[in-house]
Amino acid sequence: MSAIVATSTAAAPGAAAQAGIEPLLRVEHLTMRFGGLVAIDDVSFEAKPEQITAIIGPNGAGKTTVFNCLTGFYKPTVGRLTLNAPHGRFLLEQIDGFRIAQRAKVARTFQNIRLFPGMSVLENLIVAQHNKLMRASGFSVAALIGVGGYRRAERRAVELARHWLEKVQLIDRADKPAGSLPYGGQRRLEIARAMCTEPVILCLDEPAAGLNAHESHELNELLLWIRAEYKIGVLLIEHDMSVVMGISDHIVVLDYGRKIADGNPEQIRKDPAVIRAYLGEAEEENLPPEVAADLGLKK
Ligand SMILES: Nc1ncnc2c1ncn2[C@@H]1O[C@H](COP(=O)(O)OP(=O)(O)OP(=O)(O)O)[C@@H](O)[C@H]1O
Repeated sequence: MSAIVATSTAAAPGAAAQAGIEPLLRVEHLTMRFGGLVAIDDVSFEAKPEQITAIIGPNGAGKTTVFNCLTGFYKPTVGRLTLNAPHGRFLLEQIDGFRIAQRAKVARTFQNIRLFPGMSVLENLIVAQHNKLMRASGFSVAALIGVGGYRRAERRAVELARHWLEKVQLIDRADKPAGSLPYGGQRRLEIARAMCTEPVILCLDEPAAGLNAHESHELNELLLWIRAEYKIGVLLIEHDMSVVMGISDHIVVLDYGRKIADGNPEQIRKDPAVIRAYLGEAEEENLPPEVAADLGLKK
């Protein structure tokens, strides 16, 4: 990923520059109930454009449920989810779930990798551009007979896919089945697939899960580079504190479905409620060492 390193260090716009800027995403009073279970309880937060906003919290805190509400997998029980995209303002909770990716340009990856394992690496990125290609075909047989507009759209789709395969260092594996990639490669391919939809906000659900330290470092570089180069917002759910503390501009902490803290990494590190949430009733010794170190509890 060394090609990425050279351009990855550009900082996000500073706090002063960001002050007064309309948030890219505004979540207001989000509540999600499953029968008697309140998975998300009146959560509000904002994500600024060109920033990496992490959503962290212990297992079952409600992080993935927030993503599922934002991306249309769940219809929130209560709440307003406003996306102020360059191409318009969208109330996500009012859009049919299956239209959110295309209309509002919200892209996501999944905690459990969801690629098409039997399709080639390149084909996985072409499929991600299906909507664009269908529009170019005029929803007709144009795709079958390969008329001009469709041909051009198809060429552009392949170019974009190859561009992203180079960025995530998978271009040499373009023709191999996606399922044959090592785990880290599949994670990078998922990010490339999301980016092929040209999102305004990229939601990543535990992208570092299962990665070794070197791969996590490369992931950090990739995400910083995406933020700097494409000027999109990134929402990140992650348990790996080296990733969260290393690249986040802003962190929202959930516990039992409620927001317990909201601030920059320095503020979150010192927040007693966050430390308590991770410690629970247990002793400090029970905290995973990397979490303790990042929260400043242990050297
Ligand atoms: N479809 C569903 N039906 C019933 N309960 C659900 C559903 N989805 C999530 N939950 C519950 O909502 C709560 C929050 O789950 P969620 O997956 O959002 O947590 P999380 O913070 O992402 O956890 P983890 O870090 O373990 O992935 C959990 O108690 C979970 O069991």
